[in-house]
Amino acid sequence: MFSVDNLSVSYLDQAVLKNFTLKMNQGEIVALVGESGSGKSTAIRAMFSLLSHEGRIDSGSVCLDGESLLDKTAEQWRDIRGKKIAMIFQDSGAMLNPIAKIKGQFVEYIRIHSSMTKAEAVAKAKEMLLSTNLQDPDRVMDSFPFQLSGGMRQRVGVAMAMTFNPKVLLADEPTSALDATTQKLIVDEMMELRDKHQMSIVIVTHNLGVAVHMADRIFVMQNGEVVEQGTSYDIVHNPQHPYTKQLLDTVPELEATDRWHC
Ligand SMILES: Nc1ncnc2c1ncn2[C@@H]1O[C@H](COP(=O)(O)OP(=O)(O)OP(=O)(O)O)[C@@H](O)[C@H]1O
Repeated sequence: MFSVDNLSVSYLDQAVLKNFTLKMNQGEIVALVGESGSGKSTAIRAMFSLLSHEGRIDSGSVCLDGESLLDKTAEQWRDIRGKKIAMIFQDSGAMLNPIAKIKGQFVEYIRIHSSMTKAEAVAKAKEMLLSTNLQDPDRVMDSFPFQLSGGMRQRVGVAMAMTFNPKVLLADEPTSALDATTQKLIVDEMMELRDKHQMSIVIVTHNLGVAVHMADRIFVMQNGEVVEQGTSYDIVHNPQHPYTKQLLDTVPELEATDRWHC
């Protein structure tokens, strides 16, 4: 269904992503881990056609259900984003308009992407906020972003991204700005949503514990290349590449390995 084939990207003629290939199954979670600057964000931004203007795709393809995405126009992408592929950023708060209440922003987002009436869009927004365990959706809707905690803003970002039940969710360090408890809540919510809707998720994370806990497969990246990939179990228990071993050494107690305990 979702596949990336030999994708190469450069910024200002410097190659930063080399022959990135990923074939996702429906309902699968893949985590991209690796050192800072290894090309993780570049990979998912290229999948979402959201590279900065210095960035250029040199070769490769990105396909969803057999349809090539790289040759879509900006207008065609407006139909694809949110509906077929959605993205969650490190700080969803930064993506929100600071001087508009959540209600206005969420309703506008829904109406741009659908033919819902205003009342239907308000109901949908509330339903989505509730689905990310935001207990008091009316209060959230009536708040400006700065009146919400970082975790609440991130949930608003997750709720918006999930509104149209996209087939693919791209998440760029969605929990790294959050405290450990809120990180866990967001991770659990993403996994719940995956279970409920069978969406495929590509998550970029610095946190190997989060990757192991969430992902079916882990891709380890270094210098723009995938140096190792495998099931989370194999990456933890049978790492092959020296860099993977080095990464694992930095996390001596991978608490998430209890995933395999009975
Ligand atoms: N807009 C840009 N212009 C020029 N170079 C860029 C730009 N964005 C990223 N790069 C470079 O591309 C390389 C890959 O960056 P990228 O953000 O994809 O790495 P990353 O693995 O996500 O890093 P991090 O974990 O720190 O977020 C880096 O060398 C970075 O400096």
